[in-house]
Amino acid sequence: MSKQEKTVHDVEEYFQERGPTVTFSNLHYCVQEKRFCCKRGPEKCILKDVSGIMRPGINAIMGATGSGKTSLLDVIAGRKDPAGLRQGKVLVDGKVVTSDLRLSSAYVVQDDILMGTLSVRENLLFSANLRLSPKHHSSADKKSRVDAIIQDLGLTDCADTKIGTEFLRGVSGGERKRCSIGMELITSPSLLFLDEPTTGLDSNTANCIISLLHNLTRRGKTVIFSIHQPRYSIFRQFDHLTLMHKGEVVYAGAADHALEYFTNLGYQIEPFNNPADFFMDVTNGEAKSTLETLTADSTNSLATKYRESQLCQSVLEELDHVNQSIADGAKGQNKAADYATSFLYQIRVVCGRTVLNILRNPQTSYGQLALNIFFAVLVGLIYFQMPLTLPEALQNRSGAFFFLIINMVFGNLSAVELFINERAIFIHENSSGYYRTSVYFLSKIFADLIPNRIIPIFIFSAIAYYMMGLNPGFVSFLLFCPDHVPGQSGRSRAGLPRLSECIYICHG
Ligand SMILES: Nc1ncnc2c1ncn2[C@@H]1O[C@H](COP(=O)(O)OP(=O)(O)OP(=O)(O)O)[C@@H](O)[C@H]1O
Repeated sequence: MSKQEKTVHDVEEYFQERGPTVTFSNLHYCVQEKRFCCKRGPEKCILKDVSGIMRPGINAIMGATGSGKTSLLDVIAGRKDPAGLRQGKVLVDGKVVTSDLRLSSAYVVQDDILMGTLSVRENLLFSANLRLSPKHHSSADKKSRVDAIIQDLGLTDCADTKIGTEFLRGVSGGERKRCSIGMELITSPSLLFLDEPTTGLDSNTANCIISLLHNLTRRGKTVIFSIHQPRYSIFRQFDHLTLMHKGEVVYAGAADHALEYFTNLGYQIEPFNNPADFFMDVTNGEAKSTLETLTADSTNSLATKYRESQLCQSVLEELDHVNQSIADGAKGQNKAADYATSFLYQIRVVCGRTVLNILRNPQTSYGQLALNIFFAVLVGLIYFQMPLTLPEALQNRSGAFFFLIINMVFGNLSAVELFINERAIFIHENSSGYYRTSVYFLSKIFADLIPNRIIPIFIFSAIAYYMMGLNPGFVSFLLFCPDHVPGQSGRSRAGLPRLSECIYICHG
């Protein structure tokens, strides 16, 4: 066996039977702050020399608000703009990862991003349909997997309840969170990232969610999440703890050794105090150390102390070994993940959801229709039964066509709102590998075009056309309609040079 083959073999052996292990070394992540719209402000380093190893089990990233927990989670999950990564690398199972990691792992975002008009079961089925390959999973298989997840997550009672929108009260916060986790568990990912899974939940629900994650890790999964300040029953389920302060690591190691580590640094926990609260007090500088070196500016020197500790040195040595093996030959072994389903299959599923969403949330369509009828009657009354004699015929028609076109253009600006409302859902689902970008936009166009654009335009045109007294022939009317569907022909929008043509069509 050559040296190179041996090294590759070593790396594989290192990670065998351990499940996915995430290693990251020397991460420096910076963002460019923006000033006054486009002027670039100073660069801000939000992660400074962050290194660590996260093995199968519960890996918690703890810290005060703004300490860089989410940034660290996003960088290791491949969800941050790679341009900001000034230094360092992230490896999964000893292989260099690219942003394709997002397709093979799962990420539960902090704000539950779910389609509110669909029920818990329908949301889970949507995820199953798009993320499980139809080649390997039949419809019945997907349904039974959804049923199993509903049962595992304790969602049986609300399985057929809608998630809820601003108009419709749906499931509770805890049930939403469990549904969000279920959406990601559908693919049985071996690596699961969660951004603050307990924020906004009562302590009991939070405990249930962490226990659920704990059970997953007992099946060999690697769970990595950020968390603010957990209660003790949650804290004691952590296997590994990374404590962050101002973008630096102040402790990374076994969660049950953290107390001993800080006690050795001269910090004393009060009787009956929650260790998680105590660690926050230490990092925030509210707890005082008896060590002289830490009393002056304890928060900054905590990161230095950690870097000098034996704990950090052994992590760095291990990372050196892994990184060296990568340099020697394990490069390029990371297979690019692909979408589980074909383009046409994605179009079918996403279109189906969009249509269902429009049918269950018809307010926008009703509003569009009412507005069109109102303006059609208004234009019809202003230009009621136009005369056929010149010059009035030409003047009235040019005025009427101007009104019609303005109404069409501004009436259809509401289409932009569709994308704004669902922006968060699209970004999350697209980056999690549910579907291609083009699929979302095409399905929106297909599903939105008929109920919200074409039908209202025909109703608008019919009312205004016949009230204005234009050519009553049906063929003339049909020729008039597409002229007013924005983006269809643009002939009327071209303006007066074509006006004679319009008058000819409408009056024969
Ligand atoms: N794109 C950005 N532009 C400017 N500053 C940023 C950007 N992203 C993160 N930051 C800053 O980096 C720091 C860490 O942010 P991050 O969201 O990682 O903190 P956090 O510990 O997750 O906080 P929280 O618990 O409140 O979510 C914060 O001070 C934040 O303002």
